[in-house]
Amino acid sequence: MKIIEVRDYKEMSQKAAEWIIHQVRINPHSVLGLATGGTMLGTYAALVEDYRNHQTTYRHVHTVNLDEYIGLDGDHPNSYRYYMNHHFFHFIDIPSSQTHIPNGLAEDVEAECQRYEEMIQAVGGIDLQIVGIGQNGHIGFNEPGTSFDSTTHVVRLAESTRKANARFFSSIEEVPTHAITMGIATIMKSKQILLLASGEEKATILSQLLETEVTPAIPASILKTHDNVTIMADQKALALVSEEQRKVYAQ
Ligand SMILES: N[C@@H]1[C@@H](O)[C@H](O)[C@@H](COP(=O)(O)O)O[C@@H]1O
Repeated sequence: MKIIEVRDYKEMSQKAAEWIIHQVRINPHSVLGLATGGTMLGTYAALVEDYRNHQTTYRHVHTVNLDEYIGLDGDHPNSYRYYMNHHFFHFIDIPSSQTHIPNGLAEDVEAECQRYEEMIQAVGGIDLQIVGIGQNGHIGFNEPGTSFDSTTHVVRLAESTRKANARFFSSIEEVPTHAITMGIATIMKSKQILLLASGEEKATILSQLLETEVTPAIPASILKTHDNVTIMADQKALALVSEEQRKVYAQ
């Protein structure tokens, strides 16, 4: 695991976008694993800007998103399908049939999880997975305690996660209680993983992540066992990481 320290949110977003553009240019048929949340907004804005200026094509790319709330349809402004369409997909040339997000309205959610897992392998597996990190160490919606062997599955969201995400809804009651998420084993199969973190609200979890042994109590800690993971984080997010730890993870 390597750490790249950047100044601030803007620089993180720009550099993360460059990383994705590079991936798409070296392999126009890339499978990109994508994430949502506040962390990713600047990255998508930078990708849209690049598309306007340089027409980087996504015609042959497949995207697979980490997760989706159960009970929200794609037209609901808080669904992750809506988020992806309105921040990214609608502004680039990717065919919508190549943008994959779990169906939060599926009648049989277990079958939907299995379909999603099989689809990821059928499109060739994830070349580059972008992940954010929850303040409790979750990746995707894999909350603390999730098995490292988990594949795509239904989760009950931790109250702390619902609270953290309530800022996007008009009240916490409206935040869904369940979601479908890629599992930890699904994420770990990606060839390359880029974890983005920005701001002081991520400082505690980042220092815990770097200090801790690999433990299900901090789901993101499993990333330490993957051979191609980079954390790109800004100064505020890295503020509590010791000099010693920075040296361990220096590139
Ligand atoms: N399911 C998402 C995660 O994929 C995201 O990475 C994380 C951090 O969100 P934010 O970037 O808004 O801090 O929490 C959400 O609950």
